[in-house]
Amino acid sequence: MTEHAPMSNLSSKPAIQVQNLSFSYGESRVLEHVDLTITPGEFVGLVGPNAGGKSTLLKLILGLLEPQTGQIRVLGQTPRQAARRIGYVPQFPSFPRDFPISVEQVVAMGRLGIGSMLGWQRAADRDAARRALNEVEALDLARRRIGSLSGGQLQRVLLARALAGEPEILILDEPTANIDQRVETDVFDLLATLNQRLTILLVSHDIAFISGYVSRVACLNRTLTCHGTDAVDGETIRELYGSHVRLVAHHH
Ligand SMILES: Nc1ncnc2c1ncn2[C@@H]1O[C@H](COP(=O)(O)OP(=O)(O)OP(=O)(O)O)[C@@H](O)[C@H]1O
Repeated sequence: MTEHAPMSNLSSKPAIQVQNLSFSYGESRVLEHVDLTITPGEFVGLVGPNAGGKSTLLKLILGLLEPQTGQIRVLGQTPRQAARRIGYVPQFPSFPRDFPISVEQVVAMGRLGIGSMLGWQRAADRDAARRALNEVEALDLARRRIGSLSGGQLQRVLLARALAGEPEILILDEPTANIDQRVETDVFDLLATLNQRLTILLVSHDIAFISGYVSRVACLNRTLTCHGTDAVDGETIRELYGSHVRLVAHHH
């Protein structure tokens, strides 16, 4: 009966599974009874009003915060166990822009913890960093100082940093918040290509824009509702989003 027990069982597990998750900072409840299942290969856009809990949910999925109630599984593991299988692009660079460090070194940081303590010095790690830079079409920036880059270039480099760890899931927190629309389109075209081999969860304010790229939109304002994007245009999503905000407001 088990002769066909598929190896692929592993990959058929949800990429991310959030069940009945609640989280508070002190007395302040930020997330309440959140359920979200993301299957491998999906590209999910997480949208919602300011302070709706989006970054907090990402931090819980990344294992940077611990849920007080409910559970999270990432590729069948706890968030901490799965941390190296996720590539994360933070909302703002988590290093000073004037830090004297090259693009290549920033990207190599995405390998830390994978090999030895000096992992970024190993040839395999250097190759992975260069492959990642090549994939985001930024190999020509390798020797540049990180602080000298434009917003769009910096975003590509941060994406390369996340890819250097060869993740199975990519999580991005407002990756295009500080760049113009033309560059935003380039970044999303790149994400669409990456989505051919990676599951993507992306926070954005720009619902109309992301609706052209994502397979599903999840609206978060303390609680969460998900909507498919079949035949949903930007206007419809704005309506869903608006009605959700009003719906949640009734809870007070
Ligand atoms: N470390 C913290 N300690 C206390 N409160 C926090 C902390 N981090 C976030 N909060 C609060 O939790 C709420 C949710 O914040 P969060 O950053 O998750 O929202 P968000 O949806 O990502 O917001 P935005 O769209 O503005 O980035 C906010 O009221 C915020 O002030």
